[in-house]
Amino acid sequence: MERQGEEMCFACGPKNPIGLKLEFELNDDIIESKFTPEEVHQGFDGIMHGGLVSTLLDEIMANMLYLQGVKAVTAKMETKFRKPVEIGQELTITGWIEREKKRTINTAAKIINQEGQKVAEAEAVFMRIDGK
Ligand SMILES: CCCCCCCCCC(=O)SCCNC(=O)CCNC(=O)[C@H](O)C(C)(C)COP(=O)(O)OP(=O)(O)OC[C@H]1O[C@@H](n2cnc3c(N)ncnc32)[C@H](O)[C@@H]1OP(=O)(O)O
Repeated sequence: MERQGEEMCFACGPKNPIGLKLEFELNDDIIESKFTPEEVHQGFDGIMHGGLVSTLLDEIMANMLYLQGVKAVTAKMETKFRKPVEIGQELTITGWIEREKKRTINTAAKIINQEGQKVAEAEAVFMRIDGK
């Protein structure tokens, strides 16, 4: 099978037919994306699946580093699910860097719903895989 690399990323790949197709806006050190969950993204009726909520948070932090040319993978991540994420409501996902060490980068992210409520947040440790 022909490999299509980044274009097949489940969260951001434009060619992944079942992907979330996220797009990003990076301004200085803050990254933002918008996503509206549909019925296919639900777990309990009318509520977005928590694993996919975590995916949004993981991806925003990963892409913030990727778009700045940092090669790193998620090594550890903690998600707090603050409120049920309703299907059909546009979400604003934001990510930023908390601190950096030689090998690790601590990041954070949050998701705000249409009513301005924080529905989920995460903290993560990314580890550089570029040998720096
Ligand atoms: C288009 C593309 C756009 C971007 C797409 C992004 C996709 C979304 C982002 C992801 O989800 S990435 C996929 C999920 N993550 C992974 O698959 C990572 C899997 N894990 C690894 O590859 C390795 O475990 C890792 C590179 C993280 C570390 O392996 P190493 O062999 O370099 O670590 P090593 O065992 O030598 O440990 C070095 C230090 O790091 C620490 N460490 C290792 N793994 C850790 C871990 N997981 N969490 C915290 N600390 C960790 C370890 O304790 C040790 O600390 P000390 O030096 O103090 O002893």
